[in-house]
Amino acid sequence: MIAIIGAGKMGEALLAGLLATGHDPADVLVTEPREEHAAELRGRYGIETADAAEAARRARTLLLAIKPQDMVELLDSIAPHLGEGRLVVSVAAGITTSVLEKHLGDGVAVVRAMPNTPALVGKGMTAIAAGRTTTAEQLDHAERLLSAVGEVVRVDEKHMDTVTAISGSGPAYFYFIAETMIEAGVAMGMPRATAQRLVGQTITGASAMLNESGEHPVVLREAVTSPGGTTAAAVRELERHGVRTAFTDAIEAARDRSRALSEG
Ligand SMILES: NC(=O)C1=CN([C@@H]2O[C@H](COP(=O)(O)OP(=O)(O)OC[C@H]3O[C@@H](n4cnc5c(N)ncnc54)[C@H](O)[C@@H]3O)[C@@H](O)[C@H]2O)C=CC1
Ligand SMILES: O=C(O)[C@@H]1CCC=N1
Repeated sequence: MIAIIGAGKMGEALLAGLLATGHDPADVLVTEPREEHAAELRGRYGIETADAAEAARRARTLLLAIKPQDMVELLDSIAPHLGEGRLVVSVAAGITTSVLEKHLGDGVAVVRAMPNTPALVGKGMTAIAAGRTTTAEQLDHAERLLSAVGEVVRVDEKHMDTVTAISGSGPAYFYFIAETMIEAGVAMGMPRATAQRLVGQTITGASAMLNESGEHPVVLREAVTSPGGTTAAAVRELERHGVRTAFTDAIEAARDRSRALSEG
């Protein structure tokens, strides 16, 4: 049995993704203190809900998807209920494997994971890092579980704050760009639905080119940039407004915030 503790935006994306890829709802237990939301989840997914202590007693694998600020209290509350051989996977930004291990005690294997919300549609990107006592089989198990909702990459834990800043928060950056492009189209008089379709499919197409061609993005951008044309005019404006620096600073700010969350 798998328990998902905290079925907010990320926990529910993982829950929906796991069920959509064949996990039996009877093998998934959810802990969600907002009773109204818990009732919705039971109705929508046919899963059972229980408190965290019960989830810790019954599930062999626990996926923790609560806010980093609430994590230590939760770890201390479930530690006495976890039996031998349990695997605890935390998706919380900034919470290190050593914090997880310190509060869960010996005999509990931990994995720090950083997924993203496209997990909801099976297109997630998750990075994982093992704790001190996690076996290769347990890391494989975590990888298999998260592979159900997208791609998984193993990283050295020292890169996890960067992962958080790039792929964890990353979908928000693309939504920000999408929103801006759609509004620009609407401001030019285009119907909103048409603008949204153009932008959505352009992101899908650009993403497929990046992933499938193996080319550096600069090469792909050059192919779009006709001499003396429209793209050159647009990119000159992006550079003039410092968009490149804004993105670099934004990603550094996310990385620093992830680090700060680990300091409590
Ligand atoms: N939203 C995202 O794109 C991503 C979020 N994360 C991580 O996932 C975690 C959750 O983030 P969100 O889903 O965005 O937040 P959220 O606020 O939507 O979800 C948190 C959920 O935990 C529940 N909760 C609070 N205390 C609890 C407790 N003691 N036991 C069980 N459930 C409890 C809340 O009722 C809520 O449903 C965070 O640690 C975040 O760093 C990681 C990757 C991406
Ligand atoms: O904003 C956050 O803190 C979480 C972690 C990565 C994406 N969402």
